[in-house]
Amino acid sequence: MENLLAQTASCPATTPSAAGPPVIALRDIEKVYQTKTIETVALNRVNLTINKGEFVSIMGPSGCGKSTLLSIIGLLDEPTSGVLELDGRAVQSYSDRELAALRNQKIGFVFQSYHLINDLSVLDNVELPLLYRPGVGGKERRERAYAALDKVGLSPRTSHFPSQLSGGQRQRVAIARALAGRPEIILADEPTGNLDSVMGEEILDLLLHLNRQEGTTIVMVTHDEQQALKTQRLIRFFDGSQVS
Ligand SMILES: Nc1ncnc2c1ncn2[C@@H]1O[C@H](COP(=O)(O)OP(=O)(O)OP(=O)(O)O)[C@@H](O)[C@H]1O
Repeated sequence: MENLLAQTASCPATTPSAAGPPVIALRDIEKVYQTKTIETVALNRVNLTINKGEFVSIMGPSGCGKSTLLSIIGLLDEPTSGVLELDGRAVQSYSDRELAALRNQKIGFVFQSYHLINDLSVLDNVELPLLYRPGVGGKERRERAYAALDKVGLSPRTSHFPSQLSGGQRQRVAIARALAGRPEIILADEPTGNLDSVMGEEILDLLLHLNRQEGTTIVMVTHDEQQALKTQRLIRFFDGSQVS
């Protein structure tokens, strides 16, 4: 298994064109949160298509709907109206069982605060989501976890606990956890937000390699314009709408 980090120096400066078919399409997506006192339009008729193999950044001020967008694409939340299509098929037409499979198998999440379990070793953290994957036995689970940790350069640290790792290493564990599921799409919500600039660069390089070498489609929310400019497409949001 290739270590993606080890290849940083030979990484081409340009990204290939994203010629793949649409893998994510939002059509007139609206999300309204209603509480007792206030109605918030978090997403206001968003239309957006992301092709297979693209690396897209989402930027915009706090509260403009970025995390809501990722939650809807990742099937963690439902839009109030509009249609989300994955692989050209409206998710409303999937059965609950199919949706659960999509959520578990097609999509990997990476969060700003890593979401690791402190009482579990690095290896066990990476294996954990595979426990719920039908057809993946203990041996395959372990092999996939080792392979994913190797990819992110953490093979020597499989028996460490999260508290024994730096922030950048913790985020690499979180990325390995997503990779072990072999997702076609990675949704990353400010993956470098808790990291200093050096570690942030390292994590972005890892995601760039993953996109270029394995063709993983990546949607990344970020507040860092320099990082966003290194991805293939930068989409800006303001007040629940796409502005560019
Ligand atoms: N569960 C909820 N209930 C009510 N309002 C919500 C809920 N989740 C989000 N909102 C509101 O929806 C809007 C969009 O929130 P969202 O978290 O998507 O923004 P964001 O762009 O990701 O912000 P940030 O950059 O600060 O993380 C905000 O006004 C927020 O207060």
